[in-house]
Amino acid sequence: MEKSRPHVILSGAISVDGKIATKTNDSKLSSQKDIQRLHKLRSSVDAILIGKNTASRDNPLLTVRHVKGKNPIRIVLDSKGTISKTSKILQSSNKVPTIIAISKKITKKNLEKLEKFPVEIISTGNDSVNLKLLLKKLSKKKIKTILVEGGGTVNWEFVKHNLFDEMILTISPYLLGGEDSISYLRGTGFSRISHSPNLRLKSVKRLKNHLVLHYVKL
Ligand SMILES: NC(=O)C1=CN([C@@H]2O[C@H](COP(=O)(O)OP(=O)(O)OC[C@H]3O[C@@H](n4cnc5c(N)ncnc54)[C@H](O)[C@@H]3O)[C@@H](O)[C@H]2O)C=CC1
Ligand SMILES: Nc1nc(O)c(N)c(N[C@@H]2O[C@H](COP(=O)(O)O)[C@@H](O)[C@H]2O)n1
Repeated sequence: MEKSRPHVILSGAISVDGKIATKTNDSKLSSQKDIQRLHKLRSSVDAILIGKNTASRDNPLLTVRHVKGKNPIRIVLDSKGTISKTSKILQSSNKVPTIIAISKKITKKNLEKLEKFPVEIISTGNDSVNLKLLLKKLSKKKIKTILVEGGGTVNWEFVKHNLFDEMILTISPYLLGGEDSISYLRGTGFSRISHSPNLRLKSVKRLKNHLVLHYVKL
């Protein structure tokens, strides 16, 4: 029987105080060795998923470059279809398979913009993208594993809706502080510790002063 959703791995790098970016959007926390590890992980999954803010602020490529391996499908959650036509993701969509996940909130103009690129557009949800429905649709497309690479809003939505299976988190040796810097999990947060998912620490890898923690959700 087909699984109702793909296997979801949350991935990211945080400072020791749990931030993924400064208030000015500096997010390069991982070391070169850690980036190599990440790219190996990327090459082992069917798809990488990010949120619209990460797409616009980091302007990532989301490919496998630092090791040999295949590029996964890229998925951007972009309810209103506001991703820039000059973004690396859209500009490289003729080379790397790309899905833009939109909702009914998209404007005609933005839909027409997206349709000019060789991307697949999947619509779910009235307001923001309906993650459960999106995952179900991705499962039907034989996408079995997804690496969620943030940012904080997207990470929170996957945790809040209990839509993940594993989490691989790098703790980088920095202290960023600040109310306005970006936490690994944004959103409303849980009001009780007992509401948190329970995690089993599967492994810890030390890369000089960086720690890579691998958790499995119980
Ligand atoms: N250090 C790290 O590992 C990473 C750091 N970052 C940083 O995170 C920051 C961006 O994080 P955020 O501002 O929180 O934005 P985000 O990247 O999580 O994107 C959130 C946006 O995605 C769209 N979206 C549509 N449907 C959604 C749904 N169902 N759930 C959630 N989002 C949905 C919405 O427009 C929403 O505002 C950037 O500064 C980036 O540099 C991002 C990834 C990794
Ligand atoms: N694991 C990890 N460590 C960091 O330090 C990061 N800043 C990120 N960010 C994620 O990687 C994307 C950049 O990908 P490309 O190098 O452009 O392929 C970025 O957008 C985040 O999703 N991850």
